[in-house]
Amino acid sequence: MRVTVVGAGVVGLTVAHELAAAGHAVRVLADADAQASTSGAAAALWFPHGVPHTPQVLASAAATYRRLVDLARDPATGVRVRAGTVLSRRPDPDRSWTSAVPEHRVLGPGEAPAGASGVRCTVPLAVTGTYLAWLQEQVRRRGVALERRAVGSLAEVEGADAVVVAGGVRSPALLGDDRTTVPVRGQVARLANPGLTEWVTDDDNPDGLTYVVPRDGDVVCGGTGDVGAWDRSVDPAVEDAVLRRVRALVPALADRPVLSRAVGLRPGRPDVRLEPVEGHGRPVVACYGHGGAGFTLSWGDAGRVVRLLEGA
Ligand SMILES: Cc1cc2nc3c(=O)[nH]c(=O)nc-3n(C[C@H](O)[C@H](O)[C@H](O)COP(=O)(O)OP(=O)(O)OC[C@H]3O[C@@H](n4cnc5c(N)ncnc54)[C@H](O)[C@@H]3O)c2cc1C
Repeated sequence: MRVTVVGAGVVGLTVAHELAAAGHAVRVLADADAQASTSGAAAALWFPHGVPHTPQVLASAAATYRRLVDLARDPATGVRVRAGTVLSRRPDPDRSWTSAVPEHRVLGPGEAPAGASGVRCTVPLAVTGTYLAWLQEQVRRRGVALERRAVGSLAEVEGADAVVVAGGVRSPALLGDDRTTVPVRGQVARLANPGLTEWVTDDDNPDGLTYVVPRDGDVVCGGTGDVGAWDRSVDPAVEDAVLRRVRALVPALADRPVLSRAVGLRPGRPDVRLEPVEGHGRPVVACYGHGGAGFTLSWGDAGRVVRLLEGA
């Protein structure tokens, strides 16, 4: 099949990779590359954040976990496997995600901050600059054409037997049948790494969403999750608050300078949309709405897209 993928974020590129690997002739259309999209702003830690933990999501997360761990064997991919801690402040935390993680253990008394419980586990993460560039190169090597262009409507997409819509938060504008997708704005500051390797997430921190994800030379510090906010400019007051929270959680970050900053719009949705969409005159598959888990679900969902199209 000649398949056009709209979107060159982590989802679109991974879908293009798997379609090309399955022998299809693939083209990607996008008006921004991965690094300039939401994907470039991500902490890119494996964790199904901001999506319901349905059996399908957990299966995709597990498949992606395995693929990323495999990729981490080559450091040039930008994928690292690191230990860290998922903190929770709820009396009955959802730990269904641990089914996908071979190495994990619940923290004992006194191991978590006061008022929190936690799970220590080992998961993959992607150094986004390196990983997204690597992924783009792999896609090119498989013969995929990457074209920089805005797509105003699916009718404009010529020369394709099938289309995959992987446009993140802007996907509904192309499909016209979804009023449930909203931006969930996330702002991060990347601090010079004082030598940390362990990550920590504290989603229910009473002062606000807090996470610390050390990569190679820097540490991604977040975060925010502002539902309905489209503004992609960095807010200095938000950054100050984020830095206060992460420094309280990880004192080693106290005097580390900010190396860079980013804002991304997570594609928020009640559930990931991965399904055929009728009414466009040819097979169209929607693959978006990955919330805070686009990296976490990418390989598993890309495999599903291939199976859906081949069954169409
Ligand atoms: C601060 C932050 C932290 C995060 N941390 C994590 C994490 O730790 N782990 C994790 O798994 N996920 C994380 N995420 C979520 C993750 O970044 C997203 O789920 C993911 O990037 C979505 O990828 P995508 O490819 O669907 O969309 P995007 O990256 O937004 O890419 C969309 C693509 O579609 C193109 N496009 C859209 N509409 C059109 C059009 N009409 N014409 C042409 N091109 C179009 C854009 O140009 C772009 O190429 C985080 C997000 C943020 C903001």
